[in-house]
Amino acid sequence: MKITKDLYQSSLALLTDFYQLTMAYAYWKSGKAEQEAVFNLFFRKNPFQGGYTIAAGLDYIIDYCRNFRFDDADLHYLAEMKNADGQLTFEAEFIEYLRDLDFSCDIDAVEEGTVVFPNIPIIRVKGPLIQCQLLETPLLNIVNFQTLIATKASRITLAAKGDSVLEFGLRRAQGIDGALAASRASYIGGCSATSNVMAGKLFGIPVSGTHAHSWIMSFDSELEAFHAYADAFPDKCVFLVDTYDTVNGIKNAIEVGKSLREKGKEMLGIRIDSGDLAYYSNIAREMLDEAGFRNAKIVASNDLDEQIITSLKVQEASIDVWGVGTKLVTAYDQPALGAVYKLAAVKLESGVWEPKVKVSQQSIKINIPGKHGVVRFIKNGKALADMIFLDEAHEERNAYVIIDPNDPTKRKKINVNGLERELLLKPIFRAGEKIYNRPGIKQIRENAQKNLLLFDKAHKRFVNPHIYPVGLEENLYQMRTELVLKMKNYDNEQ
Ligand SMILES: Nc1ncnc2c1ncn2[C@@H]1O[C@H](COP(=O)(O)OP(=O)(O)OP(=O)(O)O)[C@@H](O)[C@H]1O
Ligand SMILES: O=P(O)(O)OC[C@H]1O[C@H](OP(=O)(O)OP(=O)(O)O)[C@H](O)[C@@H]1O
Ligand SMILES: O=C(O)c1cccnc1
Repeated sequence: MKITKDLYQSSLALLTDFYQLTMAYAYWKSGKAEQEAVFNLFFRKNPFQGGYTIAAGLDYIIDYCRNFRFDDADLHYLAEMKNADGQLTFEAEFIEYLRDLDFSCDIDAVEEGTVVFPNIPIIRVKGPLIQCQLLETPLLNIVNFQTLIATKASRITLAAKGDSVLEFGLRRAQGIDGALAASRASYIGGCSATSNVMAGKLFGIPVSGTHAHSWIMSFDSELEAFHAYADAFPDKCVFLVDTYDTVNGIKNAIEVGKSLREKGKEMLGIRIDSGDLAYYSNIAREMLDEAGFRNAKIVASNDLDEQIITSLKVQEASIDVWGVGTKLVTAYDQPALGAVYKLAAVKLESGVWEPKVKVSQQSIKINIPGKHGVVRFIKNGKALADMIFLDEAHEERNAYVIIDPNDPTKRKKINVNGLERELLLKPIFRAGEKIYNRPGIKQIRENAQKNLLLFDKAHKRFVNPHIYPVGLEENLYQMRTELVLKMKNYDNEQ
């Protein structure tokens, strides 16, 4: 198998949970396959106990949907599949139905790099029930991971307060595809470059790096190793100084930096990868400045994350560039986002959309029924609140009351006079045709940076962040409450 972005452009229809296929078969059998439906993809809690999330993964989803088909090998596999009793799982006629299945859904989605919050539909799929259903697992697989990593990268780069963050995660990432997707999402979230060369080639992300301890260890002395590296890369030297003794390593880097300077070249800096990073970076800064290398950068690495970077900033460590691997690409402290994909409405024969709700003992798990839109209200460059509304029944008003979906006592009145409004869901596919022009990865990263500026720093702090208001428009809230009561058969209960 070719390990490239082409992976998403070949047939991946079987990259799904078996139950999606059994449901697809049963929808077909019961004549419901072509009934129109709407599904929403959303998450219930910001990851990392944070106050915001950065959406990512749409670009992969576009490729997945455009290439959605069962190829001959897939169909052969399904045609031969047997139940425990030895009977074929699927009828031959159903296999032929799958052969002719042509992606024809409408998809609306929040653009990559957009700041999003719990309950907002970040992807809305409308189309034949069978197609919407078959998309559940792959859409979740793609969005859950990339959104999680883009958010982690955003937190880490916010902690670095404008310093460059290099993503070094490939060796510790969750497999090959995990590594590639993580490099992409890390860049969207704010990293400046990746060490992953294939990610650079596939996605157009800047590639960067220093050298490893093995380089030093392969020579008789550290000084010799630094000289040899300087000969190979006179304009790109970042010397790793902690292989034997960090202070001595800094001295050696300075010595080689001086000889480079005699040749009209300048070392870029040093890297420290162990020990007390505040202590050694401050010593390094003093030594470098004293030797006339004020522009030499100090790179730090070693199991960094947003908490350690924040602490090192408080300690006034002299670190200019942060190399972050394991804890970024594995989303170490929260390995999954937990986004879900729920049926929200079906179209009746009469043409009327019927909202659907899943009732749960836990109110946080009750979905928001209906076909929605999301509007973000913005005042003087600051986002005030997001409102989820019933797309079909929406009327423009001068003021709205939005209601927290999990707590009806939490409400906010929004007077729209003087406010900017942004509709967050953008049209991506119409009847299976892509109508969205994909921005390049650099544009997505820039959009994410700009989008973050809309939000108060209170929502971005790591400890007990201030909760950004996301609410249901009153009519939607009312409809949902009535539907839940109806489905619980409340009137009949004694
Ligand atoms: N001044 C500091 N304040 C807070 N955390 C730090 C500081 N200096 C280093 N760390 C972090 O402490 C953790 C462990 O560092 P430690 O000094 O134990 O590693 P090390 O044993 O020197 O490195 P290695 O095991 O890679 O050789 C790392 O996550 C590192 O980023
Ligand atoms: O610490 P991370 O955030 O994952 O960043 C990547 C790490 O990978 C390299 O270490 P290496 O593989 O040589 O292992 P070691 O430094 O832990 O011995 C590098 O020196 C970083 O320490
Ligand atoms: O280039 C580096 O310094 C690097 C790359 C991968 C992992 N650790 C460090």
